[in-house]
Amino acid sequence: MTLPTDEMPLSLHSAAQVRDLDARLIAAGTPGFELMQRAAHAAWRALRRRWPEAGCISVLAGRGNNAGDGYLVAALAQRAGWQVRVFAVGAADALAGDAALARDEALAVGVAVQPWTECAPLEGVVVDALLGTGLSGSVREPCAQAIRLLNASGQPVLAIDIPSGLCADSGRVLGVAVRADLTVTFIGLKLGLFTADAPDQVGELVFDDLQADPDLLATAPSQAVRLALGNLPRLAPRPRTAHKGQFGHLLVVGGDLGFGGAALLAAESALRSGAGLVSLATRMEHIAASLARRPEVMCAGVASANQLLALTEKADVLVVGPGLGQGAWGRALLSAAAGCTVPQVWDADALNLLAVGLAQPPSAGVMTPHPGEAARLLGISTAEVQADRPKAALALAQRFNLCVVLKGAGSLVAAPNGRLALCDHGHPAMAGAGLGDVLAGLLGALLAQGMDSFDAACLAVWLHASAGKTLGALGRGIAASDLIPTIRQLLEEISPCLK
Ligand SMILES: NC(=O)C1=CN([C@@H]2O[C@H](COP(=O)(O)OP(=O)(O)OC[C@H]3O[C@@H](n4cnc5c(N)ncnc54)[C@H](O)[C@@H]3O)[C@@H](O)[C@H]2O)[C@@H](O)CC1
Ligand SMILES: [K+]
Repeated sequence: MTLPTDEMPLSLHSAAQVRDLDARLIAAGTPGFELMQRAAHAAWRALRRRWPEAGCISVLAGRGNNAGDGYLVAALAQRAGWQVRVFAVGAADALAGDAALARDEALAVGVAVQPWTECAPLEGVVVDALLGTGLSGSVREPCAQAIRLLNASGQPVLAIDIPSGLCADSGRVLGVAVRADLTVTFIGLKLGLFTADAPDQVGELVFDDLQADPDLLATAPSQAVRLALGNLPRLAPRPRTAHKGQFGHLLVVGGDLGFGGAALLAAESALRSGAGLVSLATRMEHIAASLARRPEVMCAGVASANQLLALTEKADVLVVGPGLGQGAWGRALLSAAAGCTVPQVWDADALNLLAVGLAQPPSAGVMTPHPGEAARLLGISTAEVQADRPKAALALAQRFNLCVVLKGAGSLVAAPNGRLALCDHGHPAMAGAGLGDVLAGLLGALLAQGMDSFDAACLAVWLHASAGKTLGALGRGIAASDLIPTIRQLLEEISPCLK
């Protein structure tokens, strides 16, 4: 059954887990070649739906079962009267097992199969059947050159199972990868289809379960869960007798000279996401402007750790870091905050100071690094973080014993116990200043209303990304504060204040 995006499974698997699932389906009685035929039918359906008038396909086939799927798509297109050519990349005589059977079927119905050369004419829709979940290491020649020429060709591309060259586990391009317009993926969603480089490679994503036994799919081990309306944590409705003391007192700590807006954005976001009381501990110089913008926020000028500690005594949740800076003022406040036992959200310079050992991590809560901050915290490069985002997020969660939101396309939420969630919403228009401050405030507000760290992080990331997606549709230039009313609206839609 081919499923639309919002009904796709919520489990995300590694390549090894999907291979294991294939093996279990075969062991349960469905021959591998039958699965390959179902995969080809699903790909062919998706191809005709997207390009009904194309009338012509070129298949780039590798040497494994991914190529087998491609040969069977070629056979289906040939039977439908389309113009079809298969280019075999690498030694075609290396095909074995089901893939060789698939090639024989294509030849039997008259498909033209020829060795790939750099002059091979790519016409019509190009079907990428070079590499699937069997990819290991950086793409080697001649596949790499075929991929480069395909990407330069400007032809529409359907990728079978996963764009060739994309790592199914991490979403990283391994040297070079196909940029697909449509990817049809089978049996289990691979985590690597959603994070790191994947959003620029996958195009439209279609899932087909190859008619696998739903119980088998439901019980298959997975790597992570995809956040969607169906599994989002929710806030409970409020009793009609509610009072502000029931929804937490949140204190934002940040806003050094020149960065006052960051802390104010976090405070405003927390206020609009339902925190009972919101306080702001910032530079005295920012108080007048902050009060003018948001009289609902209790603004206090703090000059020392002791002044901050007096405020933290009344707080149920801290949001530490927006605009904090890395100077003496920020360091003093961070050290004071670190010793507080209430749940905390640490962002921005709180994380940079933690990375250089100038603070101890809080005892509970969530940290929200972007890849650069995550790299500093782990003592590795940003490229290494992006090379395996799930691993980096889990490593941070374990090292600091906190929940972690690793930001960037395909944001991940990791818990110290190994739980991992992924948000596949968002929009490139979200790449701008202040959006992280809004996320930190929102997250703090959900903690203040009683959610646990992992649930609050999951819901906050989903709301933030979904609001960004909505506003991004209007174009570039999202101001971070634009996001706040949309987040409020979305939160009400999924967790109404009244029953
Ligand atoms: N029964 C099954 O296992 C099914 C598998 N299916 C398809 O089979 C695919 C997996 O098939 P395979 O496990 O045979 O693997 P693939 O077809 O993904 O790739 C294996 C081939 O790629 C080559 N290769 C590996 N790393 C390379 C690199 N870095 N550079 C260049 N070449 C490289 C290997 O030498 C081998 O020839 C799935 O992605 C899916 O498309 C589907 O047909 C559904 C059923
Ligand atoms: K492929």
